[in-house]
Order: sequence, then C-alpha cells, then structure tokens
Amino acid sequence: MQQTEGLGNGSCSAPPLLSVQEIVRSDTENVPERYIRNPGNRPKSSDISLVPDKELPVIDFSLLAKGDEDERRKLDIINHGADEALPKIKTATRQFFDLPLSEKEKYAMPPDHFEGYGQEDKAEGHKRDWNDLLWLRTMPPHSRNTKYWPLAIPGFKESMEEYATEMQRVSYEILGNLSLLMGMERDFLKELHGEVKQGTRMNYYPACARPDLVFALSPHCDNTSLSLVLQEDNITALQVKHKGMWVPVKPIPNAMAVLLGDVMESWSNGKYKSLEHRAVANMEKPRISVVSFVIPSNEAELSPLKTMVDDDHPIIYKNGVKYIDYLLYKQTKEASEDKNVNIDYLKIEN
Ligand SMILES: O=C(O)CCC(=O)C(=O)O
Ligand SMILES: [Fe+2]
Repeated sequence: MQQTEGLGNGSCSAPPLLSVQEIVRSDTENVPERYIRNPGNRPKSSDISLVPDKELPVIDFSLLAKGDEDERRKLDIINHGADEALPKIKTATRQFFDLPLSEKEKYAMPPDHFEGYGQEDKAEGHKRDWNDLLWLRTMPPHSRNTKYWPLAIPGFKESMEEYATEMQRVSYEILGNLSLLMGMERDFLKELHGEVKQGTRMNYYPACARPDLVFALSPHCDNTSLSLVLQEDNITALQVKHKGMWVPVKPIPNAMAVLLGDVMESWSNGKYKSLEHRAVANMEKPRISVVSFVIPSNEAELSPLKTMVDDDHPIIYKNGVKYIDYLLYKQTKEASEDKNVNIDYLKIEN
C-alpha cells in the first residue's frame, strides 16, 4: 500500500502537509495506518449506513423569528432566509478543494495554528480523521485574515461575506430565543459573548475504500455556544449522540443543523447539553460540509446563568472560567489524547 502522507515541498523546514484528498487521488484503495482506528474505536459497521428511523425536530426559522414558542429548542432549521447564500458557499467550498494541491498549499495552516488549509492537529501516534479542512475567521470583519482566503477563486470573497452575514443573523436569532427560554432578555446571551466571533470551517471528506476503519470526524463536542452545520444533500454522514445511541442527521436540502456547544451547556447549568457528534466516511463519493461556529471573546465568562440555578437545579458548573482558559485546556487535551474531551473541566466536581 502506497503511503502518501506528508506531502511537503521537500524542504526540511516546511511542515508536511497532510491531505486525505491527495492520498486517494493516486490510489483510491489507500488507507494509511495513521487513519486506521484501533479495533474497539471504530464505527460499528452497522453505524456506517445508519438509516434514520425517526425524524429529528425541524425548526421553522420564520416561525422562530415571529416568536412561536413551539419552534424554540429544536435541531434542524429550515426557512432561514439564507436560501441564496447556502448553495453559493457550497460551490465555493467545492471550488477550493478542486484546486491543485500547489494552489491550496498557499493557504496552508502554520504549525500550531487552527486557521488555514490542512487537517486538525493530532499529536504523533494519534489517529487522524479522514478530513481536510479550510478554517477561516469570518466575523467580525476586522478579524479576517485574508491571507488564508482563496481570493483567486472568482466570487469566493463575495460568497463568504454573504454567508458570514447570513449566519450571523441566524445565530443572533437563535441566541435571542435561547435567552428568552432561559428567562432572560433577548440580548442577554449575545452580550455574554463579549465580541461575538464567528469561525467558518469548510470540510472535505473524500470517498474512502474502508469506511469501517476510519472516522471522517472523530466524536467530539464543539467548543462554541452554537454551531450551524450545512451538509451535502443526499449523503447521510453526520451523527449525533442521543440517549447513548448514534442518530444520523439526514440532510434536508437548504437546511442547517443547529448544534449547541460546551459554552451553552455551562451557561444553562447543564439544561442544554453540548451535543456530541461525529461524521462517518462513505465509499461512494466525496462529501463537503460548511460549519459556522459562534465563539465568545477570550475574556467571556463561562458561568451558569442565575435563572438556571435554584433549589431544584443546584449549580453544577463552575463560576467565572474564562473562555480562553477553557479553550486552551481543551485544545491541549484533544491534541494529546485520542478521544473526545468532554466538558468535565467546566463542572464543579472536577
Ligand atoms: O461534517 C459534518 O457534518 C460535521 C462537521 C463538524 O462537526 C465540525 O466541523 O465541527
Ligand atoms: Fe463539530
């Protein structure tokens, strides 16, 4: 089996660029050792082609925006009004990954950085995901690092700007509704973020000859307040953990999945759980996804809201953990341990 890992430009100082897309380009059967999970940590064969047996809740955003109580607290969202932005960002994502490696390399993620083109950081000896990505800071506009933006692709900038604006609008509406659900004023959660940051992650998962041996994306929780996942139509690959079982999230064309993250679990004193999720690979065709992350400022405090704590709901999450401290802890752990680090760091018991 040919090993195509570490596609560098040959110079000693440049870090090797890893790309699963390049691995399968020359040999579609190739699954290098570093991607093969140890037995016991593989997707169960029956989990790879999970057929949704029940419908996940679908939020009609137009009802949510009108203040409809029943629409609050659901999972997939439709009628969000971003109908033009979504297909455009999918096209832009495909166009980026279709570029030759020599072009994509121009946007390569430097070592120990999360922004740019590459793969998620994993320490030596730890298994990699069957995933290449482009991670960009997208909001606020002054945070954009355009050296990582593939501006040579016609229309990329406009598509990304439109998508970023639309995702910000949708996120604020969701945060507003969650604030009301938690007994606070509409603007409360948004303001708790400090300056609200938005990151966009474009994912590419090539077809894989052995989806039973790899994870497209390891099980994880997002370190966000919430994440909006735009999926490829017609491929069911995203799975969420519900009552100990992996449940597939069947894509609804032009809808997004809303995943609450660790920050919301802490703010809600555990009422709204950070959703564990993962993606499985498939043999037939490549898949893309685009994720919009809602991220608090470094100084934002992760403490349960006063309205979420009473005699029946004693405080179980710490007060006053700075977002940056939590993030650094989680990043160090995730890179050095081949497992999902859960939210325990934020719990008082720990
Ligand atoms: O590709 C997907 O469906 C999920 C992506 C995801 O969870 C992430 O990028 O954090
Ligand atoms: Fe995620």
